[in-house]
Amino acid sequence: MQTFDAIIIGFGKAGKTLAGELADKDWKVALVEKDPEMYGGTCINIACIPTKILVHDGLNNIPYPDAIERKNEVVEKLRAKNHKSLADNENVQIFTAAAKFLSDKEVKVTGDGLQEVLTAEHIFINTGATSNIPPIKGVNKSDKVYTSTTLIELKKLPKKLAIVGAGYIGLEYASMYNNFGAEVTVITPEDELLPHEDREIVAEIQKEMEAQGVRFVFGSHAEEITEQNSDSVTVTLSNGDSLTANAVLLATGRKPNVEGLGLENTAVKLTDKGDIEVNEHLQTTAENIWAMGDVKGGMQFTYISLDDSRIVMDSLFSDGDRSLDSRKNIPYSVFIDPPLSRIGLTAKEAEEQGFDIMEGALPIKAHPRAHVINDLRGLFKVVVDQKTDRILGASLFGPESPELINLVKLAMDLDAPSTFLRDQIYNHPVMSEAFNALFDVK
Ligand SMILES: Cc1cc2nc3c(=O)[nH]c(=O)nc-3n(C[C@H](O)[C@H](O)[C@H](O)COP(=O)(O)OP(=O)(O)OC[C@H]3O[C@@H](n4cnc5c(N)ncnc54)[C@H](O)[C@@H]3O)c2cc1C
Ligand SMILES: NC(=O)c1ccc[n+]([C@@H]2O[C@H](COP(=O)([O-])OP(=O)(O)OC[C@H]3O[C@@H](n4cnc5c(N)ncnc54)[C@H](O)[C@@H]3O)[C@@H](O)[C@H]2O)c1
Repeated sequence: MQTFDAIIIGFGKAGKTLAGELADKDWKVALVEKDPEMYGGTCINIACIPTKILVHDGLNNIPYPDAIERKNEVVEKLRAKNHKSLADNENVQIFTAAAKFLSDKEVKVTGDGLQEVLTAEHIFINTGATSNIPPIKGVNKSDKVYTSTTLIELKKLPKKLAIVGAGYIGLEYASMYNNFGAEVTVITPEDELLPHEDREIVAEIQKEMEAQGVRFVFGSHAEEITEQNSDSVTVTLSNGDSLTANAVLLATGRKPNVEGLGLENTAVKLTDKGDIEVNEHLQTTAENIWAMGDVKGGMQFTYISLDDSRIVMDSLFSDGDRSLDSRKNIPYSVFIDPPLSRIGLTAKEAEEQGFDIMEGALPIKAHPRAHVINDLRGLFKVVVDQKTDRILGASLFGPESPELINLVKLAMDLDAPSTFLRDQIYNHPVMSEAFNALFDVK
């Protein structure tokens, strides 16, 4: 049995960051990753980075096979760089092996010819999440059914793509494959897109995606997938219709990676949803075990996982002021074309919470920068508290919004009045100067 100061299970954003930081404090760290193709975690290997490369290349008219090749090259480079940065650290030992708890302080690691028990006073779970496969008849019988991970391994563009689910992954992949020239149909059980977003913004998104050729089937489940021939499948829908496609993408949410982790041998409990239960400092129900990133539920973003590692560092080495309770104003972007970026409350949510609100709205075509970049699509909206003039939220559907939203976050974190962004001197002609007009709220 090998003894470490810390065992980290999973080479994700939080795990690798924490490994480096604990090593800097002279802790002896074991970092356990079950898949050598996953050094660096989900984001760089199969999620954020590869998908955003494909979004970028699709928008720049790069043929699909070339974009896939470039994506593979970048991913391999990043994976090797991530591995090297910790493998070269004398305080970190990487185990390429699956981890399974034997008790609160013992973890068995099993890999290529390796079987060993490790022990540590501190153990951190960062095992991420994996695609949820809904119980659609025939789903496991066809090799033309893909997840977000396996679809982007395809070297040839599927001519017709059916996507089940219209969440983040459904919409981003619809936009991305449509840009490469695939005929895309999105099937969703809901009656409308993005039910939690501002309705006017969603209407713009739907109008724009449909104008680009994406087809939506609302209020319907995929009930059965049947192989037609070596190249196509039929998807039978609950509304009685059916459609044929060369590939089906399941974009129906992600579930925490806890299977086979041996949590039954520990005091770690799961929530009703199956996530690892944590307190505001990310400590599980076992005193010496923490959970970080997607596996603990809540918002699933790389920057949340990174911030989880900060919370853990703060609770181990500082006053523990940084916690889930102190985390606020989390922005997010959906990388459709143009992108949607969001923070805080929509007008409806603000009113439901009892705020008297003022709103600002700016169609992108009213803004000089839009004419410079020859992209007039989109709508920006903001919500402000009438009583305090504080910014309650922003929905920015338009070019460059993933950068702009962080400016709004900064103002919200500083508790600045909306006039701060309205009356700011911005350079010209750039997208952020849209805030001069957008924050002229009524
Ligand atoms: C298609 C897609 C696109 C996305 N795009 C974005 C985006 O643009 N921006 C954004 O912020 N977020 C995005 N996300 C979300 C983001 O990728 C995740 O929130 C983030 O990667 C989660 O990281 P993590 O730290 O939880 O762990 P992960 O990076 O998931 O790492 C977990 C690691 O643990 C390993 N592991 C699992 N079980 C074991 C075990 N028993 N033993 C050893 N190792 C194990 C896994 O192999 C994996 O490498 C996207 C997600 C998907 C699926
Ligand atoms: N830009 C980004 O930051 C980004 C991009 C992609 C993914 N992600 C992360 O990955 C997570 C997972 O994304 P996702 O899109 O899979 O999940 P999601 O929860 O966003 O959406 C899942 C969708 O699938 C639908 N659905 C569920 N079961 C279904 C079924 N049986 N048939 C048809 N539809 C069904 C749901 O109604 C929902 O609309 C997101 O929560 C997000 O945090 C982030």
